[in-house]
Amino acid sequence: MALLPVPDAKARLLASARPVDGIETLPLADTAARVLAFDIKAKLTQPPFNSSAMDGYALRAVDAPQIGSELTVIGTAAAGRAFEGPLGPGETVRIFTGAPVPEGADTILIQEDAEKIGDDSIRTTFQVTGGRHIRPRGQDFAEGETVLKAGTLIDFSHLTVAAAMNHPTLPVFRKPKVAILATGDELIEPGGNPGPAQIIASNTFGIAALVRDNGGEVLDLGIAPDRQDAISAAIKRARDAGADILVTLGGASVGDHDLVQATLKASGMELDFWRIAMRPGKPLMVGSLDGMHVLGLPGNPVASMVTGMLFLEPLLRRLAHLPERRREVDGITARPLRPNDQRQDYLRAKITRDELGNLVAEANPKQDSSMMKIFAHADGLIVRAPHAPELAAGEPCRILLIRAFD
Ligand SMILES: Nc1nc2c(c(=O)[nH]1)N[C@H]1C(S)=C(S)[C@@H](COP(=O)(O)OP(=O)(O)OC[C@H]3O[C@@H](n4cnc5c(N)ncnc54)[C@H](O)[C@@H]3O)O[C@H]1N2
Ligand code: MOO
Repeated sequence: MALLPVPDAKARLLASARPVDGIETLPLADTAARVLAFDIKAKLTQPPFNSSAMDGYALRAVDAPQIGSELTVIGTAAAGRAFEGPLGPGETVRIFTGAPVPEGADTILIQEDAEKIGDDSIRTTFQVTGGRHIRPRGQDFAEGETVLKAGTLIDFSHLTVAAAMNHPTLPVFRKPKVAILATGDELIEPGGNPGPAQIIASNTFGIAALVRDNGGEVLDLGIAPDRQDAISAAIKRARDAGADILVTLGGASVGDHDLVQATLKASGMELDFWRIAMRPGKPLMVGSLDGMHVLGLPGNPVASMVTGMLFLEPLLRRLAHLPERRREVDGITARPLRPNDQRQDYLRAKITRDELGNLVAEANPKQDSSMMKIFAHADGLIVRAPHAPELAAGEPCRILLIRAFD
């Protein structure tokens, strides 16, 4: 079977991806980083009254036609405590920021521009103009106005306005559920004592973090040994739990112990494609099982993480109603690079910024897909297209960022 080019594989994967339609109503404080399911209208008007934007004096502009006008202070208005009653000619009310502007007043004189004369009078020391420092009722939003649109990825700014609109809860799309199954007789959980031929199952942790970072909920199915009955029991658990995506780790290649694909097929999976023209990540497998997406990621940890970024992330984001994350940027290579073969290559690289602002990527000389330390120390991956020609140091290249770089 010919290896599928990366863009074709991604297009096929996303063609079958439908955003989830389940909705849950959550307390406002729990909705950060969730996607709003409906338009949200204001339940009240803000501000609910004409309010003062400054500490000072509320008055009628006609009563202070020039600097030196004198007014009688007849009361106080503070935030949460209105002044009851109208303001008559020659009168003023001591007012504080956020307080309702008393009836009859049409401007605020800030206290720095007023001089106290006696206990209950002031003199203006600045020219008063009408309408100053008054926030009109409804200037922010009006009752019934749609302020937040369905599909908004809720952040701190949306939470603030939603609270101000008097919404104690918000309707959000449910998180897609991603079941993760590690496979392999050699694997044990971190914290255990590995036997002579054993290693720690590390991939689940990186993939689970990637899932959570992209709006998904994790169902950790643990480790299944290389036995069909154990793998099929785990597949059943994923289906029973209503997983939207099943991610298997390892056992994706062609060895005698690579049972994952055969077991999935025996459980009813329809294989969409298998084996991609990429390095690392060649054995990636994609299928579906009763509407559950199945992604078989290769066992080598770096291959797992790279295919996770390239395939699991966009699939999950599509299901979660999130926009695709753009990880690719332009940069230049710090080292000369060999001509490439038919597999799109993703070279682990350290990134720096040169004095012109270019991102400079220095590929690690070691690119073995089992080397987690090098991946963890890398900032990005230099993307080498199939059959890309040799590149000299300083020439442009594409970089896939592992994390935000500034
Ligand atoms: N004859 C061939 N052999 C291999 C091919 C091939 O095309 N022909 N492909 C190679 C490539 S490329 C990769 S990548 C690996 C991946 O194969 P599998 O997905 O079947 O992975 P395993 O054999 O199960 O494991 C590979 C490696 O990774 C370790 N591993 C597995 N799971 C985990 C985990 N959860 N956490 C940490 N490490 C894990 C495992 O112990 C192996 O060392 O196949 C090549 N072979
Ligand atoms: O995916 Mo394998 O890691 O290409 O070496």
